[in-house]
Amino acid sequence: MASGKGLKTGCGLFAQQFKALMLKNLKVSMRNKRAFFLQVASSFGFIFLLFVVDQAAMASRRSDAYYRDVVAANPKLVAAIPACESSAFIRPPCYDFLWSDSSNPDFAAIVEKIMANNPGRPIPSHKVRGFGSSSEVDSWLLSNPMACSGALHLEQSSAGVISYGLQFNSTPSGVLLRGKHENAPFNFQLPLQAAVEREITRFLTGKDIEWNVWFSEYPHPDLGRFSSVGSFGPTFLFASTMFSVVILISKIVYEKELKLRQQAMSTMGLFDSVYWLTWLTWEVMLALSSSAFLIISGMIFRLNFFLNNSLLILFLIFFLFQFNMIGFAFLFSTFVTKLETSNSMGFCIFIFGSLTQLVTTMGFPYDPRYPSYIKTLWSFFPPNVFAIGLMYLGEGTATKRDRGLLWKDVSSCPPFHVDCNIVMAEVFVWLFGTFFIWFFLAIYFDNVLPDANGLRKSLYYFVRPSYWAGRSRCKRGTRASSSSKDGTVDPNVAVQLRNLTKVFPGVRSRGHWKKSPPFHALQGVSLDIEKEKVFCLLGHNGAGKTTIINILTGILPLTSGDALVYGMSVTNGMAQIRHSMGVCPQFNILWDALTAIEHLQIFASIKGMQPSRRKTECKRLLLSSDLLESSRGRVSAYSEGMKRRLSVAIALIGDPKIVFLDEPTTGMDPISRRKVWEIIEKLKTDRAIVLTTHSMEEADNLGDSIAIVANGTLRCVGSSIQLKQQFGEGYIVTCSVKSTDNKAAVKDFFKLYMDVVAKEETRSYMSFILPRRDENLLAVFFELLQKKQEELGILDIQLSLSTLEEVFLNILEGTGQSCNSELKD
Ligand SMILES: Nc1ncnc2c1ncn2[C@@H]1O[C@H](COP(=O)(O)OP(=O)(O)OP(=O)(O)O)[C@@H](O)[C@H]1O
Repeated sequence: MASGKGLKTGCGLFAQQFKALMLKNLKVSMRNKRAFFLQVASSFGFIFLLFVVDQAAMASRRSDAYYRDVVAANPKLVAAIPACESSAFIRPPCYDFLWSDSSNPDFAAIVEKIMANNPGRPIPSHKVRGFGSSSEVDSWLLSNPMACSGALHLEQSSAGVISYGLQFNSTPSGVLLRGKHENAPFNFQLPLQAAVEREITRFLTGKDIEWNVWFSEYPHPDLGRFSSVGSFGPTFLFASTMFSVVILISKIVYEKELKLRQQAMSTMGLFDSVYWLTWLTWEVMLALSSSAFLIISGMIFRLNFFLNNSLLILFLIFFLFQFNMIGFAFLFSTFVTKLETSNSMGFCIFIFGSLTQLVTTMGFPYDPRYPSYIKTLWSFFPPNVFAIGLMYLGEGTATKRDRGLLWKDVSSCPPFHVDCNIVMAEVFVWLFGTFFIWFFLAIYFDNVLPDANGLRKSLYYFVRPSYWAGRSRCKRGTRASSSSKDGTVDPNVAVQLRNLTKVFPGVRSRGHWKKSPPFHALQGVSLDIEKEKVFCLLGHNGAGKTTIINILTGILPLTSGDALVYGMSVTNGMAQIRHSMGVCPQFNILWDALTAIEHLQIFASIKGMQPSRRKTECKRLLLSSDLLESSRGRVSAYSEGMKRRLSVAIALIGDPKIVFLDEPTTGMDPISRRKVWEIIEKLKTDRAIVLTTHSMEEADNLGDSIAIVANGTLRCVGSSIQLKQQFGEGYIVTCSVKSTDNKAAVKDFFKLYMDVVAKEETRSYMSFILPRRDENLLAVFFELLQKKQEELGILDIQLSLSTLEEVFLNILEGTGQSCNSELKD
């Protein structure tokens, strides 16, 4: 086959395709700025939120000594017993304190004094409640939780000896509520204790003794441990990464849904490996920049997390997590076929991941209490190891004094988790290692799940020697034993179909468990397509035309029989065939964001065209398809006709020896259609063109040979004239008459000599169909008609064959006999 002249192959082609797809990604991203910005810079927004959380937490704790540096002792006089309403934790109606034993009059007197002498605020009697015994107090507290700050229990073991006991609500201690941190021992216990001691002493001594108690906190630094990034970072930064994941899944699914990958790029010869490698490289570049951006943002907001931890550790954890999620996105994209599903899938991953992260930060299962197999299983989900990594880094910078995690710490437990069972280095290994699991699973599922054409490989495709052998044979471009139906190679034949059969397996429709029976889309089609001719496939909807083209272009595998293109079988020579093939698919498969010239350049690169030829080739194609002027406009702004012309131009890249045009003029206005017809007419020199169409006019005008296909079988092949002669009803004679008065005489004449009646008539025209069986009478009849023309009042006589449409309908309706062999002149 004289094909692929000057086209790159092997590593050169690999590199060229890679470059073209990277440029495509760059251009599509640049024109979709919002998504691109979200992907790279969303982290800035999330860091800002973390900064706000950090500031809010600091503001609410500023009043508490625990979260402050206490530098020197600052003695304070023990204050009055507080009113219960002043406590953030005690609900009204409340008691300032309870007491027992109320039956003892001495104790009642002591309590009365405590209430009356409370400094600055005598306690009213309804705010204190007495009980008979301490057990009664306990049962009241049990049934009235948070209704009192504490209780006082007085006992007299012997005369002159009064003991007391205190109970207080320890709940508020160390708890932050409504921005308040209450310290029950200082706020409640000490004032009550000082008051009871004072009043017991006064009671026993009978003297009005002055009683002052001082206390002071010992000096300590800010002991509050809080890192907004360590606490909320896993969720926030996971959400930011999920933007990239959803955008990536959408981008892959977009190309899948529009069949840009399988039907457009693969038929041009795109290597699957280039496809995946390009996405990977592009996304890794985005992950690198977004990780750097994230760290810089954290430093701008002066978060300790970013200032004190090792930069290398920070960069690795953010980058490796995003890297891992790229593999995860690849894997999920293989299960999604519709663009709208990718968003909901991303949302589900986020919700699920946030919950498992929450559980992780609560200590499960990275604690020696849990068996190691649970830890292993848990670590397969990337957000979990990311959460534990961030938690370590957060705890390493929880206070101003913490020095953060240094690189030398990566292999040891962090200071606050001395009994940890995962170290930072393992977090990195998990994030890096599991990427490859997702990546290879993505490639596996990409092969075994049905693609846009319902095509899939066997579950064990990779262990079959034929898979590897087929690949290597393809690379060498083995020529299949090619011969025509009688076993000889015809040099004028471009395509040979031999008993071609395609069976689509049965499918389970929604709500039904039972599969539909297998569908025989092609049932033993045999035909030859000659070079330098336009071969038209005509057929009703669902006849099997696109299936024939899809088999010839390698999109679908055949079930049995064979299809040869220039002697190469599509079953094992597709790689070679692709170099000399151009395809215009039934639907426009284009990127909305790219221009016509960019499409041509990308596809020319994928096909392997040398850069030196690319510019002139693209210009030539734009000129011939009348798109030169609009070549720099985005395809989204093109009319349907312009898109169709661009699809035809793409099919013609690289001067292919065979061009498949699947309904190329669908949606075009008559002027554009004529233009495409001219292109096709000029094209056929030195190549074969296979065209499918529903337009009889198009088939009549362009088709050197027309094949009529119905229900997966070939009904007839021949030129337009041959088909009309054999399957048309006969000859159509149209007569225009001077006046309506002449019509009756003309009708009588046709009835008398040919025994036909008018099939159609208007005021001045009449048409008659003269059947083919009377072909031998035609010469004599026309001689007679011309002689009587004046007498019958006929102005003009026109003779034509039946229309192709009539032929087509006759064949489909079974009124015409079907021919299984090609018609001969
Ligand atoms: N992947 C598939 N799985 C199952 N059936 C399929 C698949 N692709 C095509 N078919 C069926 O095969 C038959 C032939 O389809 P094909 O697309 O080749 O028809 P066509 O002649 O090109 O029709 P049209 O003119 O409408 O494009 C149809 O009945 C179609 O439903």
